[in-house]
Amino acid sequence: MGQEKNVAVVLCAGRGTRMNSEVQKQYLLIKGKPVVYYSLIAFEKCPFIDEIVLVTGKEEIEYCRHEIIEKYNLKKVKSIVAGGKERYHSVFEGLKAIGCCDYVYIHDGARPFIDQELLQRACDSVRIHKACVVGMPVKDTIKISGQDGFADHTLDRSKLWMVQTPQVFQYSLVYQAYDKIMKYPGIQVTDDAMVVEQMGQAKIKLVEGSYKNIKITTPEDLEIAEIFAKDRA
Ligand SMILES: Nc1ccn([C@@H]2O[C@H](COP(=O)(O)OP(=O)(O)OP(=O)(O)O)[C@@H](O)[C@H]2O)c(=O)n1
Ligand SMILES: C[C@](O)(CO)[C@H](O)COP(=O)(O)O
Repeated sequence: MGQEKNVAVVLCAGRGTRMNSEVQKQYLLIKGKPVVYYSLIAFEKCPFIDEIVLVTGKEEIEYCRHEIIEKYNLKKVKSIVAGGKERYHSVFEGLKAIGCCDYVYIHDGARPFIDQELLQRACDSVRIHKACVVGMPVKDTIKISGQDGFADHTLDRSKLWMVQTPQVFQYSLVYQAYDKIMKYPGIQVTDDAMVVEQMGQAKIKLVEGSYKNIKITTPEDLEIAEIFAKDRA
């Protein structure tokens, strides 16, 4: 049996509309380093990740190459490719750039605080289940609103998870699911698990993530990020 090959696809091609900053949020600085640096260094240090594909905006490819990959000496980044209009378009560009591997770790560049223990849990799970996502049980009560702006009903919190990334899949499984979904332009999918749920042939295992694994989305997330980054190099 050949050696297992694992690739991380780090997504960095979003516009960051909700952050509303001059610089795209994935390049804003936390403790002096770009947000996406923290995701990349986590995969760089991870012993079972062999390569990284960075997906960014077409205009940011050279910036990423010189100001992030070369500057921080990130040896595992083998390709930098341009993303697409929606997150799932960017994911598909990343998957195509891989060519072939065993497992792919799809991760938001805007989630800087993954850790090695979380990656190990995802690795152990995907080897058994072929498809898994990290996440955490929700802490708040979640209500469905009616059309009139009043609460319609309350969901059973014991069954609710906040889903994070990385979302990890057997490469052939997720590639086929993405290839199929591309035939439905305009479809609404917000994570990779949804693509596999709708187009694939595997159940998605939920794996313990971390409450620190936040997505930098709105300005107040940056204040929290400065605190979480205190123990990061
Ligand atoms: N077309 C897109 C959209 C999103 N992403 C990436 O997917 C991750 C999660 O997306 P989100 O946080 O929603 O980022 P944006 O789409 O940039 O934010 P917004 O929805 O506020 O515009 C981010 O790392 C983002 O860069 C991407 O690579 N390509
Ligand atoms: C993939 C994701 O980060 C899981 O929580 C999330 O769904 C991305 O959604 P967004 O609308 O692109 O923020």
